[in-house]
Amino acid sequence: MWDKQKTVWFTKMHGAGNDYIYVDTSVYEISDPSSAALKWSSPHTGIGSDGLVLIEASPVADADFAMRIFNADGSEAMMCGNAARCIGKYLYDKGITDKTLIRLYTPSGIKNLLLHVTADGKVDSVTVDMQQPVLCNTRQIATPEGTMVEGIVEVSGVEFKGTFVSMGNPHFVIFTDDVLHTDINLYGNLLEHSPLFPERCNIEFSQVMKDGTVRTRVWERGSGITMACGTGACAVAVAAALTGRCGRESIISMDGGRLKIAWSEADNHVYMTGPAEFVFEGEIPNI
Ligand SMILES: N[C@H](CCC[C@H](N)C(=O)O)C(=O)O
Repeated sequence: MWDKQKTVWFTKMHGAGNDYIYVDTSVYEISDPSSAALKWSSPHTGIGSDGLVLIEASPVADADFAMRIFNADGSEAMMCGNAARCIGKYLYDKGITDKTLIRLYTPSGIKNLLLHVTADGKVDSVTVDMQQPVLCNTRQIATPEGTMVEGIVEVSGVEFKGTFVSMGNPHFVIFTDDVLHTDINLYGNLLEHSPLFPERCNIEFSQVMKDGTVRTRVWERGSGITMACGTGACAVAVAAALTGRCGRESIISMDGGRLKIAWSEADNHVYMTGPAEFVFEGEIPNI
């Protein structure tokens, strides 16, 4: 009989290509999730992922479940939009809940997940209330209208003008005319570690395309280039609206897929809608 604490049953899922290892901690105890994320995220000596997500019992009565997210470098983040959608699918498709409106406790507050279920009883997409964006002055410069919504960050002698938006985790959104030829490996890494971002930062490089979609590539704090970032897509949509590049609803087109974002005028909340997919399940020695 296997000692279930010596091995861990995990589920690999992705949201628009942003892939994580999911573990239900009501069944499996992960004593050191930071080290587990670091070890298991490796594509060569581990499972391979953008990080580790723990699905937990909620510590408060006002929520149904809880999540924690650890980046591939082992650092813990405050929120993960793509993982929130995947957790909704995980809980419903596995029969752990029959709710189609789930309240998910996260380190950055409780988020409502609205599950979209197909005729065959499976979740194909989820809308997450990502709550309100938080803007912060980072060496802001005045825009023509006088509103202070963009700032300059310099790295290696190159200045990047962008908008800082927190969705519970920090993002710096840079609009460019040629996003597909921007050296994200170089500048994403340098910007993540700029002294202007004391907690480091997720960096998005975006370009508004002729069809109105916002083509975006992401350098994630603690994980590097990812195929998509849910909180990042929300930050891009807010920055695009604030700087007059888009309206309050936009499609953010990322390497791994598209996310639909709506920034409500009524409640100032940001709503993100997108896919969630199972990839595979397996067992790995606990650490
Ligand atoms: N991929 C996640 C964001 C992870 C953020 C993490 N890299 C951080 O340190 O904030 C998402 O879909 O929102």
